[in-house]
Amino acid sequence: MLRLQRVGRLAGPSCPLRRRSAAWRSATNNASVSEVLQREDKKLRGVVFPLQGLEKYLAPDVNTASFRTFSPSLGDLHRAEGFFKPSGRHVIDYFSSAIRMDHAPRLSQPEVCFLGRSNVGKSSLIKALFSLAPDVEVRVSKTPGHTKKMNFFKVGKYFTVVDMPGYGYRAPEDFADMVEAYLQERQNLKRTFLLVDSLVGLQKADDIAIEMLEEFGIPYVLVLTKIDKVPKGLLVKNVLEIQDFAEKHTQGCFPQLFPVSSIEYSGIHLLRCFITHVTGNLPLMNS
Ligand SMILES: Nc1nc2c(ncn2[C@@H]2O[C@H](COP(=O)(O)OP(=O)(O)OP(=O)(O)O)[C@@H](O)[C@H]2O)c(=O)[nH]1
Ligand SMILES: [Mg+2]
Repeated sequence: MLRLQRVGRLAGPSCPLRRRSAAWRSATNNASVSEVLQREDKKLRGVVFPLQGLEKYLAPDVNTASFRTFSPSLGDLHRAEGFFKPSGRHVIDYFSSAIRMDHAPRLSQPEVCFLGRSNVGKSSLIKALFSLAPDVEVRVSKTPGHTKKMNFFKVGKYFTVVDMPGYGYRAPEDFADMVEAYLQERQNLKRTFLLVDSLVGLQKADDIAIEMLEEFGIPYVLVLTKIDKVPKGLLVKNVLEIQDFAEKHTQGCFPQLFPVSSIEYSGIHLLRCFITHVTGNLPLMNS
């Protein structure tokens, strides 16, 4: 009965899938975390904790409590890094691709996926996360709509990372069927990372993605990409606007934003730690 209801809902002209489907189409380099933090330079600390690095640009009355919702210790960051370094039997590698949910590999380990507009920097971010495993091939392109399939990468026996095709400009025809089915049905999906370009902030297509994640009750995290390209004043403005939106209009969104640069590696160490934590592999220590 439930299945029939769902089929009916998906097939009807006013079903959310159809409506959305139309809208979808329309200096630090790769240093280890301790190397970065050992340097007392505040700018370098901002590379590991980019959100905290923005605090000095804010008026004193701005509440920055949510900037530290996830605030791991140096030891936590260190331990997380170990999961992203191949060693002995710990292999990090591309596993398989799928253009339909029923082609997705059956994997029981926890999974995280990266979603966002085409060209927002999903594949680049995964490549940066895997920079300690340079043999892993993650394809990046200047041309929007490059990633056409869901690409699964296994991080040993610990978790899987999924690179999704982008929505919006040059999205694959079957984007909605592929990705919405994945989000609804994937049992081992622990967290969805929704990437937003930090230069332009939330766009209409992102609102649709957020609406969908909220409707499906999927826990997600907003990641602001390409922060190396954005003047600090504009970045602060966009961070505060998006944070305000998330606080007032969302239920399933993690309260802290994750600004990143896949070129300068800002925010990458923190994101590795967050992924390791939300996949149940890293209980946090207090010091
Ligand atoms: N300056 C800068 N450029 C970036 C960053 N991340 C990605 N880019 C560039 O943005 C372009 C798109 O990057 P991709 O990682 O392929 O984007 P994508 O979201 O995977 O795109 P699709 O697969 O087409 O959906 C490439 O030219 C990247 O070099 C970043 O942090 N900083
Ligand atoms: Mg891509």
